Amino acid sequence: MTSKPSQPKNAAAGAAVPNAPALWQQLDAVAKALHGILGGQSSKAVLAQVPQRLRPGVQALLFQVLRNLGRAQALQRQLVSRAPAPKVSALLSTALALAWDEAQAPYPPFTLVNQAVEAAKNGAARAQSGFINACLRRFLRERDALVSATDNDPVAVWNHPAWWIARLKKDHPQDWQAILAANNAQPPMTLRVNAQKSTAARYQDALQAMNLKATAVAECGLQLERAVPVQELPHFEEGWASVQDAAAQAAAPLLLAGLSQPQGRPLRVLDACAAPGGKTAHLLEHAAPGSIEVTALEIDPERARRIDETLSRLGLKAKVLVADASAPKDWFESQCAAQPFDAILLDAPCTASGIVRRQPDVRWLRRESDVAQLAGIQSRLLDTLWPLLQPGGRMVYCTCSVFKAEGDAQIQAFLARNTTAASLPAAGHLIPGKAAKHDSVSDNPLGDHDGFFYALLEKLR
Ligand SMILES: C[S@@+](CC[C@H](N)C(=O)[O-])C[C@H]1O[C@@H](n2cnc3c(N)ncnc32)[C@H](O)[C@@H]1O
Repeated sequence: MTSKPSQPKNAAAGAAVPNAPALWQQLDAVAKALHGILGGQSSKAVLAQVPQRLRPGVQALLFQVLRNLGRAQALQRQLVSRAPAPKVSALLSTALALAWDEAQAPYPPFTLVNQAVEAAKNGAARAQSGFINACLRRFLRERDALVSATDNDPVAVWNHPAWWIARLKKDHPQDWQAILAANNAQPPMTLRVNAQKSTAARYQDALQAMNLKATAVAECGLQLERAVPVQELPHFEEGWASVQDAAAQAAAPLLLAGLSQPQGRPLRVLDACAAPGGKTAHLLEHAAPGSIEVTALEIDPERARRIDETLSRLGLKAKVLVADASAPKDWFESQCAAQPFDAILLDAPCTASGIVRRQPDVRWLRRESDVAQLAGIQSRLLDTLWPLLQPGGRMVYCTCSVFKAEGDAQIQAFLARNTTAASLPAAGHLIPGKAAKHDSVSDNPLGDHDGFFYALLEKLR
């Protein structure tokens, strides 16, 4: 067994953890995690099984593997004539994904190969360690030729499933390459400053005093130059700021901008799919204290608890209900006295195809049939919640998806079958990564943001 290897050459890969365990142990854990993901588990679930001391390094390496998995699998197909056992395949893919491009590799490729062989000898693939060694040595010898032989395979080039690439080409003929490139990049850490406690400018100064540089994005957001643990943020526990992508920060201002508080009562707002409560909190931070009351629905009781935690840290209050938004008979009369809402935020469950850069496993977990299935759920939620809106009231429909079936096409179909709905200006499909100015969303550019879709609908009187 070799001892601990030298420090990673690419610290951005995150493996430079003080007293880091041997690299082969990390590669072994990454391969096991990848095996779990290819078996249908989420990266969150597989990482939860990794021992705490290995987790930060393993997560960074796993995310890099997931961003290079199409290339690794194409290389593997050239190196082996018959598909190896899934555990062997996962270890080979791990090594190839990390080592195929020397410029991005977190360690020198020969170190990665040595340590992957060490992982094979010490782990579940012991019987095949000679085979793994032979494959990876050949890869080192013939790397350039093997890599260029995969350059015509779009899955290898873009590291997304073929159906996903084809759908993006159809949905976004101008932007599909920019979307795929953004999906493979590291996202920035972006904060939303709690307007009830501070301002973006004051919080920026507080960050600066701690040597943390940030630029203003969206209405009250700050994009950090480097990511830090939240515990290091000034007054985080006292609720001065939250972590939230700039695109997600567009929801609350879009919904509330054109509405005023009715005479003698607060504005009644429904956040229909609310956990973990990021947008619920933003609605409450954005409005003048006491001017709105928010009912936050969440179908999953565990996730609903996270709304309570979010609001309690930020010093905010909403009526949080564990309920199915698509079954108002269970809650609208009993919990809301059947009083229609002035505003509804429908941040609907979706494929999450816009936040792939933050969740690089999503592209490998989704099936193409999921898009139509989720679009069906979204359309039912739209139809069920629309009657609960006052005439003159407004609804924001949004998803963190770039697929048109969950965005533009969904809303066009809703408008075509619903004569009481009018569409007002909104951002539409936001392309991930692009620094763009969206006048209908905010005065500041959104900076480097996730992919999202926004529609604003008004109910005709
Ligand atoms: C996109 S997430 C919401 C994110 C949230 N708005 C935020 O900004 O923090 C969608 C949420 O809707 C919940 N959900 C899915 N179907 C639902 C339903 N029928 N009724 C209520 N909540 C639902 C999911 O459990 C998930 O927590």
